[in-house]
Amino acid sequence: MEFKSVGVVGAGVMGAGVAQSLAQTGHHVVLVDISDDVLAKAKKEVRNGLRAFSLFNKKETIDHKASMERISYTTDYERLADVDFVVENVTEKWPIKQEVYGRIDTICRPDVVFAVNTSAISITKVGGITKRAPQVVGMHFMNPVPMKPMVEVIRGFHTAPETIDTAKRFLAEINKQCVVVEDMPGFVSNRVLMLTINEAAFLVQDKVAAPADVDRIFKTCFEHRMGPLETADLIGLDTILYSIEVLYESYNDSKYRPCPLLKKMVDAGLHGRKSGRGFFSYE
Ligand SMILES: NC(=O)c1ccc[n+]([C@@H]2O[C@H](COP(=O)([O-])OP(=O)(O)OC[C@H]3O[C@@H](n4cnc5c(N)ncnc54)[C@H](O)[C@@H]3O)[C@@H](O)[C@H]2O)c1
Repeated sequence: MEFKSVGVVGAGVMGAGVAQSLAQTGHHVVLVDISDDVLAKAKKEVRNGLRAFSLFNKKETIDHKASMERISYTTDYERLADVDFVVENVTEKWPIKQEVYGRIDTICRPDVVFAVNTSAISITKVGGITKRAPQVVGMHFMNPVPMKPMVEVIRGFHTAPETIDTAKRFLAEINKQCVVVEDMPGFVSNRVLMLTINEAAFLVQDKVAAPADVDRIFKTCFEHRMGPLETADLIGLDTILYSIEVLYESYNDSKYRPCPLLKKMVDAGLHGRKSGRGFFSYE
């Protein structure tokens, strides 16, 4: 195993999933967040996630206890001084990402690669605020991370070919395939998906159809497993809104203007599954 100890920064929906995927494949994880409450919730998510993984993957044997013990939960960034690789999953807000990269760039060993898990933020922009732009690569994981076999890997302007190779070896160690794409905000998946979700929110706002009917059309007509609004609730409506805002600012194109209903729901605390309510209720 090449990556024995991995730093995972941000312990929300994605960070918990990345930490679980690493731990169940034998990696030691330092999971960092700013909030002890979030870390405690992440621990629960990992425990439930391991159960769910075993339920759906009966052929794979996972030692749940050993996997749980491989993750250290901490608010102390200094614990990242010895890790071999970092996956960053903090909130999709540039000032937050900016502050985090400033910290990890000084704490982590100079040889360590930083994988940016973002929905839409430019990898080139992230690389540009570090002293290691050739070692910064986009790694857009899918949600829920342990269940999804595919990752979008994004090559920033200065990302070195060796870093792309490192990213591929890292993903192979956690049993993920990848597609490598060039760096433009939203990459491939979210440039399409975020527009679809935003337009689906406009449909609800304009009272063209109820959320369940919007989703039913995608599921029954196009054989999608989930409709756009269920998908939005799974991702988190706050993350959707921030991603659309990043696309709007990045392209200066009005087609990415965020739907006012989406803004209103986020302001009201309806963040989707993680808050118990979004377009649908999970309580
Ligand atoms: N949710 C998805 O389906 C999805 C899919 C792919 C990529 N992403 C991207 O992954 C990233 C994380 O998304 P998420 O859904 O997990 O968001 P989230 O809101 O669930 O979690 C973000 C976490 O970052 C933490 N955080 C904030 N500031 C921090 C700091 N300075 N140091 C450490 N932790 C800090 C927060 O406390 C929170 O726990 C975002 O960039 C998002 O766009 C999300």
